[in-house]
Amino acid sequence: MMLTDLFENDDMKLINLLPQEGAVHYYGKILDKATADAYFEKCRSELSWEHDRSFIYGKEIVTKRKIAWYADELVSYTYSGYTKMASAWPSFLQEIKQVVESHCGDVFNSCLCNFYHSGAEGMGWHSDAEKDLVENGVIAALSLGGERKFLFKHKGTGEKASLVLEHGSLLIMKGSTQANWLHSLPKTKKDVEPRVSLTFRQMR
Ligand SMILES: O=C(O)CCC(=O)C(=O)O
Ligand SMILES: [Fe+2]
Repeated sequence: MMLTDLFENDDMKLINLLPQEGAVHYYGKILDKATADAYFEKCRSELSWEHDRSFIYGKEIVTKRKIAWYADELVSYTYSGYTKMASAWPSFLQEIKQVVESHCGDVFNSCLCNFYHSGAEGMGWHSDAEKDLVENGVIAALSLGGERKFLFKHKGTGEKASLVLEHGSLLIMKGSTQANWLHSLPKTKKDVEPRVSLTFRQMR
C-alpha cells in the first residue's frame, strides 16, 4: 500500500466490503453496551410497531416482522398496494439519528425501523431503491439486540459478501449498492435474541 492510500479516507478502519459496483462500510459498535441496551429497550417499548403488509400476486402478505416508520414530514408512501403514513420522530430516535449522522457525515430525513422477534424472522433478498428514495442515496443501519448475519449478492454475477451485525453497530450502504446488489437478513435456527434495526434513509 502506498502512503497516500492511508489518507484517502478520514476513517482508516473503513474498508469497502463489496468487491465492485457499490460501497458498504461496517463501522462496528458505535454505541457502548449500556447505551445500546437502553436504546433497544426504548425502541422495543416506545416505537409504534405494526406488521408490514403488502399485496403480492393478488395475495395479501402480512409479515411476522414488525416495522415502524418515521420522517421529517408526515408523508405517506405507497408500495405493493398499501399506503403507509410516517410518524413524527420520538426525541430519542432523533438523538440516535444525530449519533449516526456524526459517524458517517451524511444527513437523513427518515427511518424505517424493523423488529425481529426471533431467528424465525428475517428479510428476504431485496434492494432499497424505491422511487421515494434519493437515487444512489445513503442508507445507514443501526443494529440493536441479537446479532444476525447480513448478506449481499451481486445482481449480475451472483457474487456474495457477508458480515455479522453486532449490538450497537452501524452499517452504511451507499453509491450504486442498491442498483447492483441485493441484501438479506437470513432466518436462523440459532437461538438469537430479538433484534431492532433502525435504517436511516434519504427520501426525496
Ligand atoms: O434489518 C436490517 O438490518 C436490514 C433491513 C433492511 O434491509 C431494510 O429495512 O431494508
Ligand atoms: Fe434493505
